[in-house]
This record gives sequence, structure tokens and C-alpha cells, in this order.
Amino acid sequence: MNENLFDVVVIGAGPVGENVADGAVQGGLSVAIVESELVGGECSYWACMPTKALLRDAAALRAARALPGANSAVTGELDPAAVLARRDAFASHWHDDGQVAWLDGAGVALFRGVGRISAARTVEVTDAVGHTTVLKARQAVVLATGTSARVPHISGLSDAAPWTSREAASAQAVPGRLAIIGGGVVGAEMATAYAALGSHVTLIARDGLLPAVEPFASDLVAETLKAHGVTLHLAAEPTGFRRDEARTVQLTLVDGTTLAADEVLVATGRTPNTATVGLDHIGLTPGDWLRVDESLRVLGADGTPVGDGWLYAAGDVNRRAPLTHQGKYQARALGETIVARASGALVDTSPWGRHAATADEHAVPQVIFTDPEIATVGHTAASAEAAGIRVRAVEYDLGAVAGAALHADGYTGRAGMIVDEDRKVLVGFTVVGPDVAELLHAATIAIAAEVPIDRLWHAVPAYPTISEIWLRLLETYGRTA
Ligand SMILES: Cc1cc2nc3c(=O)[nH]c(=O)nc-3n(C[C@H](O)[C@H](O)[C@H](O)COP(=O)(O)OP(=O)(O)OC[C@H]3O[C@@H](n4cnc5c(N)ncnc54)[C@H](O)[C@@H]3O)c2cc1C
Ligand SMILES: NC(=O)c1ccc[n+]([C@@H]2O[C@H](COP(=O)([O-])OP(=O)(O)OC[C@H]3O[C@@H](n4cnc5c(N)ncnc54)[C@H](O)[C@@H]3O)[C@@H](O)[C@H]2O)c1
Repeated sequence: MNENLFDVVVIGAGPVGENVADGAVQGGLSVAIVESELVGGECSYWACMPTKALLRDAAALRAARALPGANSAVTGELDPAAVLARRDAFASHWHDDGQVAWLDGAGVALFRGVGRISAARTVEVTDAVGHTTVLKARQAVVLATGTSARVPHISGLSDAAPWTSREAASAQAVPGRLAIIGGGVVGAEMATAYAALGSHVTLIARDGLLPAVEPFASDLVAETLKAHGVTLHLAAEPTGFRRDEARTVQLTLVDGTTLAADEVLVATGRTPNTATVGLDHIGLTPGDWLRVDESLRVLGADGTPVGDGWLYAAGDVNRRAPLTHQGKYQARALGETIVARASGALVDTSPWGRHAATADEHAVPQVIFTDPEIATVGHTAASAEAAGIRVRAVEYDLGAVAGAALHADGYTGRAGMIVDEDRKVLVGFTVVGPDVAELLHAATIAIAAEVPIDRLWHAVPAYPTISEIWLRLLETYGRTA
């Protein structure tokens, strides 16, 4: 057995682990990172990048077809083979040389294998041929092991060889009939992508389509999916699966409906990659999500940091805000926290402090790349009410904004803002419509900076842009003073 001593050992080289490691190295610490699959993690090879590549060509085609002059120049149909080939390139053909080179350049030592905590500040790495290396950490161990698809226990499902998001993101052929279980973000985006690529898609969702977003946004996406030929079963659950001799999957739903598909995508949420990371050695339960304090230290069963606070968790595995950009935000704060603690400097975890990931609680932006796109940050009316905030919600027809009408004929969309009535600041914003993704950051800034609504009147949107929606929403809300 080899033994290696570093200041910091990070388990998991996804976007979050990479950024924690980089931050710690930049602060002068020595860092080892452990990765069992591809450096770059889920996002680079099986999630954000390949799925957005699968969606992009159809979005560009729709944009061209919404303008008469451009439409007349579009003479053919979408080319699925070309879409899949471009997707392959965006997944770096599932090779991580580029990201390994980046780690090298950053001065992070890479250990390939499965990492497991074996004692305080100690990580054992078992490589593909069973060799074990022991890594010791002077300052901190960071778990950034992400999540995997959660496959529910339903009769026949695992024998039916279902797709998870990994197979959907990396498929080399478009199935004729695709059944999708789950109406969350993965289900909605993959229904959009595969319907455009030519599959007959059926989506089965227990709690409706995109239940976490404003109903005006999910309703519009549901209507559009139906217009694209997607069959929606929106209060339904499958009870059984059987892949027959012809390799067709026969599904039965709870109401007795039966349907057939060539592939089944299970998109029913995620489970944390903590089953084999050695949680049992530190008094935690393998397979659980990791609870953390405001500086991302892992909390034990008694609610206090594990040991003397040497163990941290960042990114999807702590479930705070399972999105790449938000995990990287945690990673930046955590890298600086570990560096500060190592030198005895002050750690500022007060709200919006340098070492706190406060935005996780107030201003998490997300773009859902459906047709049309949904962009959302902060609260919905329902989540604000559940959080006990006294709010007023206003909405406006996005198609009535001059910039949107110019952008595409028949532009259809809607936007809404949620105002905290006690503080008179924005706490939520949702917009749905073609090409709305880039509108989102203005709302994120307004929420994170707690800009008073009265001051927003002085942030004048340029004419004629879709951003004029801000003015229309303010006019609908009215002056506060
Ligand atoms: C289909 C899909 C689409 C998505 N699209 C978007 C999007 O458009 N935008 C967005 O912001 N987010 C998106 N997400 C979410 C995004 O992928 C995650 O938030 C992000 O990947 C989390 O990063 P992470 O570093 O925490 O974990 P991961 O990316 O999961 O990385 C964890 C790494 O740890 C490694 N690992 C795990 N256990 C061990 C171990 N014991 N030893 C060694 N290594 C280990 C894994 O192999 C992996 O490389 C999407 C998710 C899915 C499923
Ligand atoms: N564009 C993006 O930002 C993006 C894209 C894809 C994924 N992601 C992230 O990936 C994560 C995972 O997404 P997801 O869609 O897998 O999970 P999710 O939890 O968002 O949605 C899962 C859905 O499946 C439904 N469901 C669960 N069990 C079911 C069953 N037995 N039958 C029918 N329906 C069932 C649930 O009601 C839920 O709505 C999320 O955190 C998401 O934010 C983000």
C-alpha cells in the first residue's frame, strides 16, 4: 500500500469537485482528487452538455420556421444523425483527456479509482485492478460524489433494461417509441428532444408535468408537447413492465391502461452517491443524502459537524440546489473556506458572506430547455406561500411585448414576478417562451441584490427587446410609493 499526504482530498471529480480542488490549490494548498469514472462528472458526459446538444438543433429550426423569410429558406427536415454526431462532440466522445489536462495544469493530483473514507481524514482509493492507495488529508476531505438516477421498484422494471438519463443522453439511435416515466426536468426535456428527433413519445408522470414551476409555465409546455404529438398521462403511474420476445416493452398503468414502447426512460429523480463512500466509518448511514452546515461541513446524526469538522460535502450530494452552476458556486465558497481555516483566517458564513452559499436558499436560477424554454429563479407563488412569505404575484403576456412579437411570428409566452410585500423586493421570477433563457440573469441579480421594487423602475429595458417584460410587470404591479 502507498500512502500519500495532501492538505485536501476531494472524492468526485465532477464540476463541483474540480472547482473545490482548484480553489484550494489557488489558495496554496496541496490537493488530491479521486475519480472512479470520467473526470468532468455527470454534467459533461451524461447530463447538461449532451442533453442540451440534443435539444439545440430543433430549437434553431423552430426559430427559423417562425419567420416567413427564414422559413422559406428551410427546405429539409431535422437530421437526427447530425444531431447525435454534434452531441457526441459535446460529450467529448466520452473521453476525459481534456479535463485531465486541465487538472494537471491546475496542479491537482488525480487518483483514478473508487474513493472511500476509512478513518478520520483518510481516504482509500481502489483502482480498476483492485490496488489500494491510502490518501491522508491534513486539512479536509470533501465529498463531491453527486447522484445517480433513482430507479423505483416496480414489477418487471429492472428486467426490462430501462434507460436512465445516461442512456437518453448518450443514445446512438432514436427509438421509434419512447415511454418516459417521470414529469420532472429530465422527463420534460427528453420528451421535447426525442419528439423532435422523431420518436413517438409517451410521458407518464405521477404529479403532473414540471410540478415545481409556476402552472402558467408548465401548462404551456404541456400544450406544446401535445402539439408535437407527445402523449401525456399526467396523474398516472406505471405498475408493471415486461420486455417481450420482440424486445418491445409492455407497460401497464395504475388505471389499467396498457401501452408498448421500444425503450423506457426512467426519470423519477436522483439518489445520492453515498452508498460506498464509507459513511459507516463516521457514524452516518450509507446511501443517505449529506446534511451540511452553513460552511458545508457534514453534520452527524446529532446535528454537529463530523469529528472536528474535517469532512465537507458540496454539489448534488448535499441536495441543497442540484444544478451545476449552483454546485460550482458552493465549490468556490468551500475552496476559500478550507484555505481560510487552514491559515487560521476568519471564516465569514453570515448571510451573503464570502464563505456562505446563501443564494442556495434565495436565488437559484434554472433554465429548463423545453419548447418553449422556462427560466425561473427564486420562489414561485406556491413556494413563497409555503415558506410563510407575504407576497403578491403579477403576470403578463410575453407575446404582447414588442421585442417578442418581432422575435417570432405568433410568439407565445408569459412571465410572472413574486414580490415580498413586507420588504418590497423581488423574491421570484418565472418566464416561459421561446429564447427566454438569457432574460434570467437580470432577475437573479435583482433577487440576490435585494433591489427595492421602486428602484427597478429606474432599470430601463432597451426598446424593442423582450426585456421590456420587466416594465410591463412593474406597470401591472403598480407604484409602491
Ligand atoms: C439529464 C440531466 C440533465 C441535466 N442538465 C442540467 C443543466 O442543463 N444545467 C444544470 O445546471 N444542471 C443540470 N443537471 C444537473 C447536473 O448534472 C448536476 O447538478 C451536476 O452534475 C452536479 O455536479 P457534482 O459535481 O455535484 O456531481 P456529478 O457531476 O455527479 O459528479 C460526481 C463525480 O463523482 C464521481 N464519484 C462518485 N462516487 C465516487 C467515489 N466513491 N469515488 C470516486 N469518484 C466518485 C462520479 O463518477 C462523478 O464523476 C442535469 C442532470 C441530469 C441528470
Ligand atoms: N435544465 C436543467 O437545469 C436540468 C435538466 C435536467 C435535470 N436537471 C436536474 O436533475 C435532477 C433530476 O431531475 P429528474 O427530472 O430526474 O427528477 P425530479 O425529481 O425533478 O422529477 C422526477 C419526477 O418523477 C415523478 N415520479 C417519481 N416517481 C414516479 C413514478 N413511479 N411514476 C411516475 N412519476 C414518478 C415525480 O413526480 C417527479 O415529478 C433535478 O435536480 C434537476 O434539477 C436539471
